[in-house]
Amino acid sequence: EPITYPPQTNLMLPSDAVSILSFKSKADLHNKLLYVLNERFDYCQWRGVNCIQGRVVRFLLPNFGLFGTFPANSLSRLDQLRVLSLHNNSLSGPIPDLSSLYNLKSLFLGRNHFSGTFPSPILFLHRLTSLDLSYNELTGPLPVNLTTLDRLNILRLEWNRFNGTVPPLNQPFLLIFNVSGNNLTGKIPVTPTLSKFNTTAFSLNPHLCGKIINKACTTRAPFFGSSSASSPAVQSPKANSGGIVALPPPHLPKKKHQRPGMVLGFTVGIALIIFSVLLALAVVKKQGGKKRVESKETKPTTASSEATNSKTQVEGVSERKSVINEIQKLKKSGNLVFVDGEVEGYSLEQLMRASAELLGRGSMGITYKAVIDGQLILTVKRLDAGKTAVTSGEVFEQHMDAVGALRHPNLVPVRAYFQAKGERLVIYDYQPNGSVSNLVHGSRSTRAKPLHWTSCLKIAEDVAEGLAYIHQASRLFHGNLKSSNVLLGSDFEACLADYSLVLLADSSCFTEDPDSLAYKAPEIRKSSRRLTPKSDVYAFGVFLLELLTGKLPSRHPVLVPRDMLEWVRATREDDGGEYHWLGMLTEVASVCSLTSPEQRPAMWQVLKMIHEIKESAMMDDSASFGYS
Ligand SMILES: Nc1ncnc2c1ncn2[C@@H]1O[C@H](COP(=O)(O)OP(=O)(O)OP(=O)(O)O)[C@@H](O)[C@H]1O
Repeated sequence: EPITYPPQTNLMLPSDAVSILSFKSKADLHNKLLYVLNERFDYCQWRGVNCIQGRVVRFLLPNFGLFGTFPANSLSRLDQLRVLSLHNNSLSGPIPDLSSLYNLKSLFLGRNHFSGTFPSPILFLHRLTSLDLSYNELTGPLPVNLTTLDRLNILRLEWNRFNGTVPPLNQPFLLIFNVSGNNLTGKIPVTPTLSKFNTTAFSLNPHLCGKIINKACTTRAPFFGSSSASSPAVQSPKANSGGIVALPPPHLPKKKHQRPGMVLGFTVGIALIIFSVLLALAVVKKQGGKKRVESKETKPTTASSEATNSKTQVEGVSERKSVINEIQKLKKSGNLVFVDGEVEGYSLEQLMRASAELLGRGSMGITYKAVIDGQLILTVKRLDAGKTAVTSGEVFEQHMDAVGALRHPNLVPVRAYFQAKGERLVIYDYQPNGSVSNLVHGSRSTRAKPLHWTSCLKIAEDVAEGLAYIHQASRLFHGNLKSSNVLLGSDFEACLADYSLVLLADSSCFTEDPDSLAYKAPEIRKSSRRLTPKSDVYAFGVFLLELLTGKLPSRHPVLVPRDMLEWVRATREDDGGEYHWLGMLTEVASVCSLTSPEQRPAMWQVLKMIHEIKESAMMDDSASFGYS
């Protein structure tokens, strides 16, 4: 006979199973959880339950339609529990004492009907990194000793009925924080931690005031009520500028990227011409530890042989002519430089004989795919001479040496570079599976469907890994993160291309399309000279929203973070099981795209948040990882 809920008092049952069944007996009055125990350890297979060595470490029941109360002493014996999520159910009554769950790291109780005061026993859970009590009916003050939870990354208390003052929070790693939509009063303490957040984190608390929200605190005579009451809300435009900044409508001319299949016919030979000329120019000469190949001038050979009457071919011919003209200007002393530590896997002659195909034109120049001896495939980026003219030859060389020294599984490696008067080439590995832009937006004729959220998470993690590496391993940054610069490698891993190239260019020469512009942080819209790692973080936020919604960045609306999730959901056909995870990923995107660079997290912190989401998600039955 299977033992089913409600549990019989059975001393032979493992205590974790008893805990869960006793939770279910009060919290699942509509019997949504079909928990049956045939064998002793069956409970580890129950939906939402994850065990290590027979002990429950994760109990994840977001969006399960649970209706009832959270009974006291039900889950309190799950002392190995790391993550508890009851997010977005219909649980009511008080939150019980959970202080015995001393291993708990993440507690998600948001979007229920919990009432009563702040559950103070939580303050004993000193390992807690994420606490979400938002959208409940909790009342009373926030405990001052919330500060003792010093590992908190996420603290969400918005849309309850908390009153009293904001505690002087000082957790160094607090990245997501929100107390909006309560009834908090008085001056917000100006701690370094709280100063990182903008007005949206505190909004809709009519009696809050202070420097952080640009609202003066006025002292009133005591008989008028609370001494912490404040003057009417007068906020500076800056104070209202949290979240994504308004973007121009998409009416500017769009940069055209020609797709490989379309250009194959007329572009084979363009890069061949470059290389053929360079081959004739080249005389191999090694300098120091680097392999430098000197070139000398010769005439192009194959340029005129392919001319035909078709329009595309006419375009191809005129392009070839300009290529030839420019190449003829090359100085005889041009050098091909293999970046430090790079083993020469092919000879210059082989490279010069490579067949080539146009991949596209970007803001910095033209990109070709080159195939050496029908085997080795490389990507050659020919930089626009005018745009990089601001960078001297010496600076170009130093910069490319630094960029070429970066090596990471999520970066497309630079193998070599070349410069001679008026001509600069950068040689990368070729990435065979297209870009994330292709993956998300597909061909223009088909309506884009957003990726499965687990694919978004995987790509976001890869990109965050690559960016965090650049920021930590060097004093460089990407400067031009966008979905066409995130390429898919042979295992569909996401790899960053074009990193740190934009720093070589005169940004005033760029005529950027609305989508490229939308990735730019507000502080760098006018000048790329002010690029910082935080502008990469901003672009990452926009990129993450693009992944989640399948919408081009120029189409992202201006929203306060609170409304962002609703917009993200509206763009997707919600399968019901992804709400919780979408919410967490949208939070990351929101915090990255804050207007003020100081308020944005550093890339390593973003990566940490993504790892935590992944860690929780891996344990959730409903999450299957892979591309959809
Ligand atoms: N190493 C590579 N492997 C495969 N495809 C690549 C590689 N580098 C670039 N591409 C593809 O070539 C095309 C042109 O790239 P390019 O970098 O010139 O322009 P972009 O990325 O659209 O704009 P920007 O110059 O502003 O970065 C893009 O579709 C890009 O995805």
